[in-house]
Amino acid sequence: MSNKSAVLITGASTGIGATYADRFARRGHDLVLVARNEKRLDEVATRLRTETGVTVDILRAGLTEPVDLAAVEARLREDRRIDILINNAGGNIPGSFVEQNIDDVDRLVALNTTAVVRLASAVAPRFAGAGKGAIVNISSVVGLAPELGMSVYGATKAFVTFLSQGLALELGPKGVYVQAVLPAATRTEIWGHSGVDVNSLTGVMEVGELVDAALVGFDRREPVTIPPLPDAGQWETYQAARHALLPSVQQEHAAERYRSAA
Ligand SMILES: NC(=O)C1=CN([C@@H]2O[C@H](COP(=O)(O)OP(=O)(O)OC[C@H]3O[C@@H](n4cnc5c(N)ncnc54)[C@H](OP(=O)(O)O)[C@@H]3O)[C@@H](O)[C@H]2O)C=CC1
Ligand SMILES: CC(=O)[C@H](N)C(=O)O
Repeated sequence: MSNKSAVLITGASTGIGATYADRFARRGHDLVLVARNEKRLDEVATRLRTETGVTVDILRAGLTEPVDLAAVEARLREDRRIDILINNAGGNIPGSFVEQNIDDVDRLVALNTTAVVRLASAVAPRFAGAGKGAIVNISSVVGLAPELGMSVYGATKAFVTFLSQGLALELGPKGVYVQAVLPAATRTEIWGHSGVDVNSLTGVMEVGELVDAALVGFDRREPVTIPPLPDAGQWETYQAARHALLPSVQQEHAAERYRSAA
């Protein structure tokens, strides 16, 4: 087995994950590709082996299936070649909250949050012990916007962004880089799964451009990368407002505005 750096990418059979696989292969990294569709995984792996010469392993796994998820966790813990985790696999479901089937919601939450945190947990101790490694969590701008009406999906992405910022603070001093990537609408199959014709949308980014921009943020070791956002100052202002709020809420007594029943 080679001792080259390897990247484990979830959701690598298509879309953003398959594009990350292409880019990291062309950077010379070996790959471990994870998804449910083994045929598509094999097609991606075969193409990249041929085109780049890197070693590409595939690991078929449904990340909402505990046994499959545990197998991916074990690979992350045990394969010391893996020094980058791309926590990309994610989904969305159609409909409003009252229309959504709660079992579908449960699976969505499991994929977009539980799997993300469990896979990060599988590598964090090893990365921290080595004083190096990177965890890239694919969130979404939807996690900033309850107004978009995707309450459950957006909540899962708010979780991913918050988790990433927290892990960056915890693991950064130990030499581990954690990046949250927040795409906006990007041309992939997820829209079909969300009940939306992506061709009916405007302002849709091509997936190669999205991933290339996300990798610029990765190379800069940016904690939060928002490829479509032209002015980084808007994100910094948003963070500054959040930071300013925190001291105001550390109070012994309820705020005057809540003291009177009126
Ligand atoms: N496209 C967009 O507009 C945006 C996407 N994102 C996020 O980007 C990430 C990638 O999405 P995108 O590439 O667009 O979507 P796609 O639907 O194109 O790809 C999703 C990938 O995840 C895999 N996957 C889906 N469900 C499971 C599962 N249960 N277990 C294991 N793998 C699974 C799919 O493979 P398979 O079916 O073979 O399992 C596929 O490889 C997601 O986290 C998404 O939320 C964020 C913002 C915008
Ligand atoms: C809404 C979507 O499904 C898309 N993945 C997004 O995050 O914008």
